[in-house]
Amino acid sequence: MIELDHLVAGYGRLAITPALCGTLERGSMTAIVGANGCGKSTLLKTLAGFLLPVSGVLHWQPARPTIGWLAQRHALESQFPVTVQEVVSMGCWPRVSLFRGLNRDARKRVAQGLERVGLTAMARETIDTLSGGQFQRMLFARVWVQNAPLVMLDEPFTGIDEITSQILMEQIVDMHRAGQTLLAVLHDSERVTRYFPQTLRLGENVAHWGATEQQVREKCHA
Ligand SMILES: Nc1ncnc2c1ncn2[C@@H]1O[C@H](COP(=O)(O)OP(=O)(O)OP(=O)(O)O)[C@@H](O)[C@H]1O
Repeated sequence: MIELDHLVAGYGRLAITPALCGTLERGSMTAIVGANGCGKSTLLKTLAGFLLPVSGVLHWQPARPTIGWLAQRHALESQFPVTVQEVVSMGCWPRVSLFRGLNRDARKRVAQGLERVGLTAMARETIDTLSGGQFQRMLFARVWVQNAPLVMLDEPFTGIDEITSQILMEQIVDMHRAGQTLLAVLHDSERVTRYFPQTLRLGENVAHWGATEQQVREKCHA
């Protein structure tokens, strides 16, 4: 799906990551891990197209698909006067007409998305009433409704309790099972080992990219 050809992510001319070579296969599920400040989010934003590469090239095969993006909580204005259902419905854009509104299938998918994350009862609440965990559930429902071929998640479990994290992890696994390609920045190594078949570990001057199992073995022997 994406081939990285000596890709260096950073800001302007400032390189943050080492040069990365490799392929993100269609249908894969990859965790990006590494120490604080090593450039995980910077790399994700570069792959999503929010930042230009410092050097190197990204090749999309066949073409850049729609990307489902789950930003950290602060990126969405939680005082904005919209309801939970309206935010989740945004996952249907641009497939439905803004003027005609949601058709029956789209409304059904929005309802399913809300149910998956346990927010059905809160559908008509405005988002300023949500707790941090409920807010994150809502963003997951939106990404699930969107059903994009490629989904990128930046630290989706930060500040989220274990029960909610597990519910959200199940949504990620289901999206992977449905054939979507998943790429997530994560800190929890247990979750990475348990659920993510592929890992991209960023170090200061070098990156290791491959089967998670292999990387855990190599780390243990280091
Ligand atoms: N707009 C920017 N301009 C210049 N440098 C930046 C900018 N944003 C972030 N950085 C720097 O880039 C480096 C990598 O930041 P990034 O957020 O990608 O790291 P991270 O691995 O995701 O960290 P964490 O695990 O703490 O979330 C940091 O040193 C950070 O200070």
